[in-house]
Amino acid sequence: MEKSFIYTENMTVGYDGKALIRDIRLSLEKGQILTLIGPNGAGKSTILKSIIRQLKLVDGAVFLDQKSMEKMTDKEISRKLAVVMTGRMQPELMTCEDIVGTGRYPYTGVLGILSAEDHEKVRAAMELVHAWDLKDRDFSAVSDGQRQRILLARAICQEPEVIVLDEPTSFLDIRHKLELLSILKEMVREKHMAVLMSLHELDLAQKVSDLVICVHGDRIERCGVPEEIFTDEYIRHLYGVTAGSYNASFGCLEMEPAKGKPEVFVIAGGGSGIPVFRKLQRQGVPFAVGVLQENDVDYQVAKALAAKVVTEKPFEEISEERYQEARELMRSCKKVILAVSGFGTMNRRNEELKNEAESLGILEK
Ligand SMILES: Nc1ncnc2c1ncn2[C@@H]1O[C@H](COP(=O)(O)OP(=O)(O)OP(=O)(O)O)[C@@H](O)[C@H]1O
Repeated sequence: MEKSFIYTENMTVGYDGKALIRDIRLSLEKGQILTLIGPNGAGKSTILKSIIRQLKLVDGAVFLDQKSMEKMTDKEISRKLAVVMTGRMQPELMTCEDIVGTGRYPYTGVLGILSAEDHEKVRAAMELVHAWDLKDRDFSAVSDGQRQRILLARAICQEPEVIVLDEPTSFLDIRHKLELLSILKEMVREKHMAVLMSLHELDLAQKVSDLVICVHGDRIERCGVPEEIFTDEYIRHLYGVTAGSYNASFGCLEMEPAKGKPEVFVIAGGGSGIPVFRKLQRQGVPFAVGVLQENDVDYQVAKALAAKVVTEKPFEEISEERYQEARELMRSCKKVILAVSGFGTMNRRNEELKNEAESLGILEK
């Protein structure tokens, strides 16, 4: 049976012959992006470095295109596999264009002289990552984000079948993060390449990965599609989150709610509450929200930041019981903020809350 394009067999990795992560089973097809996630020091870089032979395996083997990598020459590997690792190269007196040009070495003669076609490929790769304007700059004097893009260009013009990247987005601004991931996705789809990388940005990992591997303790704790991995509970467990929370639906982090009895009651809905909740949280004001249907977008943030949320079932009109509960809570608050701008069938009873707050003189104007 044909095995995956790149896979490991009983791979154990570590330093000086001592095992750090054992029995790693990883397999990746062309046309897929596999992302390693896990807390600081979990061993993501160690796994990637072991795969690319920068570190000696403690045990097991890595196979690339059906061949054990141990038995392959560097040149053979570099025609199939390109690497973008952070802080690897400290070259002197090389321009950014020279660095990208080294990506063509697997295809040049021993002297490494680039042909006109090679130069064209260098230029195309640098243009793709919007770095052509850096071509004459000294590589050791560019910013971290610029360096990262140059190294990506080098990997692209290497024309590999698999590309391995260690935290490729860490130094990039939001525009370049999105561009890098779009380029990777395009290469995977159009050139049928495989991508193996580590990422700290869980929201990006969730959107871009076909498969996710979670490194935790001395093993791979979970492997699966993003829908299986990115749940509030599992991510909280994987990273040992105690202060604040992770919201898998939004792929975002939330700070801890302000402590204490609610002082402010917010009448929200349809996203109108989110900026109000964030502002109150920043100011350290404990607040309550009601009544929100559980499928309301505001509920996603309210459940993380509010001291109390009075909820109704999805798609249901607000019941008498929920209304009374919210009313009592509202009356115990010093102030009511009306975030929502209109009322309809589903939140009709929230309008009654607003009217009562107004008559009590606690509705913020
Ligand atoms: N050269 C080394 N010799 C011995 N131990 C090392 C070496 N480099 C890293 N380690 C240790 O190996 C463990 C895994 O480190 P690694 O860099 O692989 O983690 P990581 O998951 O990539 O972390 P981060 O998210 O912080 O980049 C850590 O405990 C680290 O201290």
